[in-house]
Amino acid sequence: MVIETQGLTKRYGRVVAVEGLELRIEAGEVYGLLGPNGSGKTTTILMLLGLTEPSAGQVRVLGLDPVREPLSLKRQVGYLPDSVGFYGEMTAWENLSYIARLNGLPPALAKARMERVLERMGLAEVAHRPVGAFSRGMRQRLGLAEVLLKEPKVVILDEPTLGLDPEAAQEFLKMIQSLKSEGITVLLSSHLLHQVQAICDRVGLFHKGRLVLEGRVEELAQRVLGGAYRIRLEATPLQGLAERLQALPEVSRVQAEAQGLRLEATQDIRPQVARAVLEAGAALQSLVLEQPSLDEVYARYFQEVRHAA
Ligand SMILES: Nc1ncnc2c1ncn2[C@@H]1O[C@H](COP(=O)(O)OP(=O)(O)OP(=O)(O)O)[C@@H](O)[C@H]1O
Repeated sequence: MVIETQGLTKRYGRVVAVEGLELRIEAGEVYGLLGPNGSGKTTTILMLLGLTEPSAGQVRVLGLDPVREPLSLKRQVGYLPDSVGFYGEMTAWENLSYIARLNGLPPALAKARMERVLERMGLAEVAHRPVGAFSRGMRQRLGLAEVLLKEPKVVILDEPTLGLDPEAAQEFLKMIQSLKSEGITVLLSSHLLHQVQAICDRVGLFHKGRLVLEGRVEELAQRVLGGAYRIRLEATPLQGLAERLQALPEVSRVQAEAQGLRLEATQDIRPQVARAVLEAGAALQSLVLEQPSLDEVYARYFQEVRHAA
C-alpha cells in the first residue's frame, strides 16, 4: 500500500475538517479526491504530506510517517499545490536549476533531468523565456516538470486543472495519466468531475470531512443509481422488439427512443439482447452499455443527502 490512513482526523478548534478517514491507495493507482468546497480534500492532502499534523489517527505514505520523517517523504513524494510560485523574471530553466540545487541534485544529473522533464512537458522550446510571460497552462506544466525533477514515486496534485481552458486541461490530464505508465501513484483533488472520470482508477467522495463514497466510477454509479445497467440499442425494424426484450428476466424497463430502445436491467446483458434482436429477425445497428457520468453520481448523492436531512 502506498498511501494508508487509519482513523485520520483533523480538527481546527471546533471545526472537524477531516474525520475518521480510512484511505488505501495502491502503487500505480490514479485516485481522485472529490467533494464540494470545504469538504476536507486539501486538509487530507496536507496531512499526507506532513504539512499539517493530524489531531488523531495514523498516516503512512510509502511506509513513512509524514510528521516524523518529513525529509525522506519529501524526497519521494511530489506535490503540486493549486497555485505554484515561480520567479517571474527568471526563465523556466533557471527556475528548475534553482529547485534542483535546493534538492541537492549534482549539476550533471540536474541538467540531464531538466532537459528530460522540459521536453516531456512540452516546454523545451520556451525553456529560456522568463516565466512571468507564461500562460497558466504553461506554468502548470512547469510545476509538474519541477515535481518530476526528483523522480518521485508518488505525485499529489491539488486542483491541477483549475483555471485552465478545456484544451490545456485535457493536455495536462494526459500528462498526469502518463505518469501511471511509469508506475507513479497519483492522488489528485478536483471539482471537475468529468475530467476526473476520464483519468482516475478510483475516486473518493468527501462530504463534511467524511469519505462517504469510494470506488471505481462504474461501481459508484451502480450504487448511487440503484444498481441499474442502462443499455441502448438501435435496430431495424423495431416492431415487436420492446415486448421481446421486456420478457428477458433481467430487464426491468424498456423505453422507446427516437432511433431505438433504452433498457434498464439488473445485469450487463448485452449478449442476451443481441441474441433476442437477431432471433426477432431484426438487424442490430448498435448496442452500448451507458456509463452514468460522475456528475450524475455526485448530484444524486447530494440530492439524497438533502432529502434525508
Ligand atoms: N487552517 C485552518 N484553520 C481553520 N479551519 C480550517 C483551516 N483549514 C481548513 N479549515 C476548515 O476545514 C474544513 C475543510 O477544509 P479544506 O480546505 O480541507 O476543504 P476542501 O475540500 O479542500 O475545500 P476546497 O474545495 O474549497 O479547497 C473547512 O470547513 C475549512 O474552513
